[in-house]
Amino acid sequence: MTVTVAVLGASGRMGQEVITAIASNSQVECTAAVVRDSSSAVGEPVAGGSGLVYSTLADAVKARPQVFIDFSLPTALSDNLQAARDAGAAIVVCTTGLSTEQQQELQQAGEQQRVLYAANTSVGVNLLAELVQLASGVLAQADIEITEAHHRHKRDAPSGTALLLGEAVAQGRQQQLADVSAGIRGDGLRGDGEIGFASIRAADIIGEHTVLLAHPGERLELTHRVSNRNIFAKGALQAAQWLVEQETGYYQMRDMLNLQQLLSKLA
Ligand SMILES: NC(=O)C1=CN([C@@H]2O[C@H](COP(=O)(O)OP(=O)(O)OC[C@H]3O[C@@H](n4cnc5c(N)ncnc54)[C@H](OP(=O)(O)O)[C@@H]3O)[C@@H](O)[C@H]2O)C=CC1
Ligand SMILES: O=C(O)C1=N[C@H](C(=O)O)C[C@H](O)C1
Repeated sequence: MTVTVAVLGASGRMGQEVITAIASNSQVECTAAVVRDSSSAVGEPVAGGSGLVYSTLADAVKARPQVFIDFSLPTALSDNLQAARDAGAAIVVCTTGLSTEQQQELQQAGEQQRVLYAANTSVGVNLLAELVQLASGVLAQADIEITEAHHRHKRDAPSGTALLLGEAVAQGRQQQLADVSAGIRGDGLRGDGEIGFASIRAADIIGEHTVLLAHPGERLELTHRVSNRNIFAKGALQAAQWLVEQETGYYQMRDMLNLQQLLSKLA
C-alpha cells in the first residue's frame, strides 16, 4: 500500500532530505511540500519532487494526505497539529526545542489524533536510549554527563536527543529528569546524582551524542554519530508508515520499534 505524505518544513535541511528519501521509496508518495505561507517558495517547483510545487499548510489539508511529517520549527506546532486534524491525517512531529507547554500540547493532541513525537528518528539513537536506561540503573552511583555536537545552524540546546537521553538516564534510576538535571554545565561544583549537559555547535556536524557514566577509576561512554541526514529521513518515513496503521494516541519511536519487548528477550 502506498502511504501519502505531506512534508512540513519542506524547504529546510531535513524537509529536503525527506523529499529525496520519498523519491526512492515506492511505498510512500509526497502529495504536499509545505513551506510557511509568507515564503517566496510557494508555487515554485520542489527540487527532486517529481512535479510538485511548494505549497501552504491549507493546500496540504486540501490534498488529504494520510500523514504529515513535521520538520519545520516549534513555532508552527499548533497550526501543524490543527491542520493534521482538519485533514484527518496522522502526524509525525520531529521538531526539537519544544517548550514544556508544547510537549503537553503534543500529548493532549494524542487524545484526538494519531501523533508520534520523535526528537530523533534514527533507530540507533532510540536503541541507545534503551541501553542508557539500563546502564544508568546498573551503575546507579555513576556521575552521568551528556554531551552533544551539531552544525552551526542549530537553534536549540541541549538538543532534543540529549534531553531524550537524559530522560532515559532518569528513568533508569526511577527519577524525573526535572529533579536531577543540572542543565547546561557552567560554574559550580557537581552535585551528587546530577545529570549535566554540554553542547557544541560547529561547521557541518550532523549530530553526535555521548552519555558518559563515570566512577572514580573507570568510565563508560556510549556514543552515537550520524554521518548522513538520510538516516533521519528514513526513520521518519518508517514512523509515518507505522503510524497510519495505529489507533488515536500519542506514540514515540520506542513504540514503533518495539525495543522494550525485544530487549526483554535478553533478560
Ligand atoms: N527528529 C529528528 O530526527 C531530527 C529533528 N530535527 C529538527 O527538525 C527541525 C528542522 O531542522 P532543519 O531542517 O535542520 O531546520 P531548517 O531551518 O533547515 O528547516 C526548517 C524549515 O521549516 C520552515 N519553517 C519555519 N517556520 C515555519 C512555519 N511557521 N511554517 C512552515 N514552515 C516553517 C523553514 O522555512 P523558512 O526557511 O522559510 O523559515 C525551513 O524550511 C529542527 O527543530 C531540528 O532540531 C533535525 C534533524 C533530525
Ligand atoms: O537540528 C538537528 O540537526 C538535529 N536535531 C535533533 C536534536 O535536537 O536532537 C536530532 C539530530 O541530532 C539532528
